[in-house]
Amino acid sequence: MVFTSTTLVWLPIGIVIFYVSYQRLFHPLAKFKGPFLASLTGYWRVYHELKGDLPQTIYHYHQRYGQFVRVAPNEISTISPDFVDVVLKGGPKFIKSSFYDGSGDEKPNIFNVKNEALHKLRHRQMAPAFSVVSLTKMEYIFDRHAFVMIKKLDQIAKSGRPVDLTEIFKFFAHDTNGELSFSKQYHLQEQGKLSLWPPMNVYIIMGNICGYVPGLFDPLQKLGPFVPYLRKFNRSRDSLVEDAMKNATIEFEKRRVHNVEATFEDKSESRINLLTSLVMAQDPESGEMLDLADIAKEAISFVVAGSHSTSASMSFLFAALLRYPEILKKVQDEIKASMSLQDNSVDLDGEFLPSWAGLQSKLPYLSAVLKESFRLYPTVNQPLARVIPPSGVQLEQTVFSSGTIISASAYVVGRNQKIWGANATDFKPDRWLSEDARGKDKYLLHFGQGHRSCIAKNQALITLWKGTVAILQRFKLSPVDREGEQRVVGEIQLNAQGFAEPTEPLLVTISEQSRCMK
Ligand code: HEM
Repeated sequence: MVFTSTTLVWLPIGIVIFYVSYQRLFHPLAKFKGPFLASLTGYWRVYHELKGDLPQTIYHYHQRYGQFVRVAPNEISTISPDFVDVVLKGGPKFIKSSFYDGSGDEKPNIFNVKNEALHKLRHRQMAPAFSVVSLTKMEYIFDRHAFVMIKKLDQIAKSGRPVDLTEIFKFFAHDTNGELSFSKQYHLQEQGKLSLWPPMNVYIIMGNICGYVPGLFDPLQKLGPFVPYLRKFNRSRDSLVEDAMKNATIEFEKRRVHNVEATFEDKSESRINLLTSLVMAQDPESGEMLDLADIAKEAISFVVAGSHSTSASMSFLFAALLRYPEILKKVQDEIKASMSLQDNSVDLDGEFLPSWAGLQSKLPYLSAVLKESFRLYPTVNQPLARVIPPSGVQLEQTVFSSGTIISASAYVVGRNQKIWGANATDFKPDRWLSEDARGKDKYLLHFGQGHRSCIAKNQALITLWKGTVAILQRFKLSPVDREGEQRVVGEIQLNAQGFAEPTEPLLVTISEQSRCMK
């Protein structure tokens, strides 16, 4: 067939007109409002991902259009409480959407696997390692790194120079999570160089972009060697894969091939950690174990999912404490009034660190502050996206048919006035101490909800709580600007590229205070 030049001009124009008309007028989701470009292409979200304002933008559209906003040709974002009750807590019939294929993994891990039977098996194999009982036995790892952080802050306090707390938390969280997941000592805290921090967020950003535009992963891989950003991503991935394979092989040989028993009591470096737990993980029903490739793959997902998310959560918490000095004072007073030496039973080289047992219940006000920080400044704002099953589903008064993707972001749900009241956007920890808060925990989506929620929530909380209390027990923090002058901290803004973190560094000077302890 020969195309005339007129056909060559009009054919693409015709296809575009047809596509736009279909998406805007005839698509089953055409009746839902949202940004025009989002109804046509996933690149709308890619643009906002790279700009770092996707959750804020989606929130803005929810304020304008209400409960449901079309954020992609086949996806509706919602702030409806029903989403939590019906979809996230609705069990395996709501499978994860194609967004989770963004990492391009041939073999999925527990986080991105869509096959619910395989997820169930992995969860049964791995959940025991993340139980409080098991993590408490690994408490020495959390303590070791909290201890190094305290010593480092001691030195900084003596020097009088300002420090950016976001960096301190990055090193602390990655040293802790890296040892737990990879059996590896990263020593980032001692070396104190941000350049040594593995660029895990690049991993998340790439996963998001390829999740928003299905099918983009392979072409981007081909461009990899020519685009600096993609080269950085490939380097980051390769070094994580290398570390994971190396350490998983050592652990595998030791525990499975040579049957070296892992004990919690062992005082050597080979004591039990998450990697050991993965090697030993067994389905309680069938006895099935993970193979070496699976172990390495899961360990990588722990590092990618765990280090930046934990440090950024800690940064947001401290950003809020510094922004509201009266809340910071109340937290430090609570620690002083409630914590005794016995509660700080971990003694490392004369330094007492808070032990995990009962820590949250001893400090209800700090618990409330942390929840409020999770609510307004969640670090994981990726769409919790699920596919509507063949039976369809009703949310509020609206029926969604099979195959539609429905999603929510923690940031947007955390600001829904229908759930949190007229002062939803105000930082008010006291709301968690009132009767009104009863039953509202489930609408906090920073760790997700339901059977696909964060398997390592306890691990993240132990890191966060221990680090936070150890710092607040010892130091007085004063926010300063880049010149070292005292300053008042302004509104907290999120940079939501990949996992969100505060846009501003958390510069403070620190001085020692008498130990906040009874
Ligand atoms: C404060 C820190 C953390 C936050 C805010 C966080 C947040 C989340 C969220 C929101 C999900 C659900 C995602 C979804 O439904 O799409 C999730 C799942 C997951 N997280 Fe975390 N996470 C944190 C720390 C960690 C750590 C430390 C690890 C590993 C060591 C980890 C490993 C995982 C895994 C494996 C899943 C998938 C669970 C499943 O599907 O069964 N996370 N996390």
